[in-house]
Amino acid sequence: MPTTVTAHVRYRGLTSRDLALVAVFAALIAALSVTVAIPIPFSPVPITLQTLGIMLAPSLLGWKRGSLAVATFLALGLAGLPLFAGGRGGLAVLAGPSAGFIVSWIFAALVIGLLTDLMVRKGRYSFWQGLVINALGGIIVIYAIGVPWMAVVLGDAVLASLLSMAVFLPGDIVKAVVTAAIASAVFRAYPIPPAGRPVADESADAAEARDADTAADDTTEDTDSSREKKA
Ligand SMILES: O=C(O)CCCC[C@@H]1SC[C@@H]2NC(=O)N[C@@H]21
Repeated sequence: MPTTVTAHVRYRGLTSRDLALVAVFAALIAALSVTVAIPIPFSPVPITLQTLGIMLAPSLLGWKRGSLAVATFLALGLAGLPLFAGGRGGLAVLAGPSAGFIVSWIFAALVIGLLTDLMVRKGRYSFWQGLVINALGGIIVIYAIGVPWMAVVLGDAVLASLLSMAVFLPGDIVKAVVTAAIASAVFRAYPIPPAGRPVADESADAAEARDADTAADDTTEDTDSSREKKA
């Protein structure tokens, strides 16, 4: 009798629901981007809610859909829609002091999405691990690219770095906490299904079990034929 062969499920591609989620989160990032831009006296880069959207998308949707949402938002803004802080848009933003931050968002989404996927695959979304992941991707990665870029444009590395840290950090820490809180609540109440269509994928265990079945069937056949010979 054949042993039950367990098949692992892998997810491939993107469903129409995935594309809808990507569009919704790209719109959310845009809404957060255009609604709040608090100017800072000594910095040309404002305090914004953009990084809340950049952290939320990959935390809730995973790396694939989260990065796609961020990429969609960036593509629309760079194509000319007035989606960046202060209603700016177009390729000209890449020559400004906030360009490094804008470019960094795609890397932030990848880091947050990949690490969150890893955590969730191991069991559940943990608030504290999520907070560390958001801080790593949403603060360290973004500052590592955005601050030196701003420093080069402003021509004063030390001033730019210190101003950015002092002015942006408290708000960005709050955004990382809010994102981890929202994500842990969402994963508990309504776990968002993984991206893509489920595809059966035989693991090495399953293949081994099938080989064992085949070997067992061969033995049975041998026994049957020897019985026939004896008869
Ligand atoms: O011009 C833009 O639209 C980009 C503005 C970038 C703002 C950066 S993102 C990280 C840091 N935190 C903030 O609140 N503002 C800066």
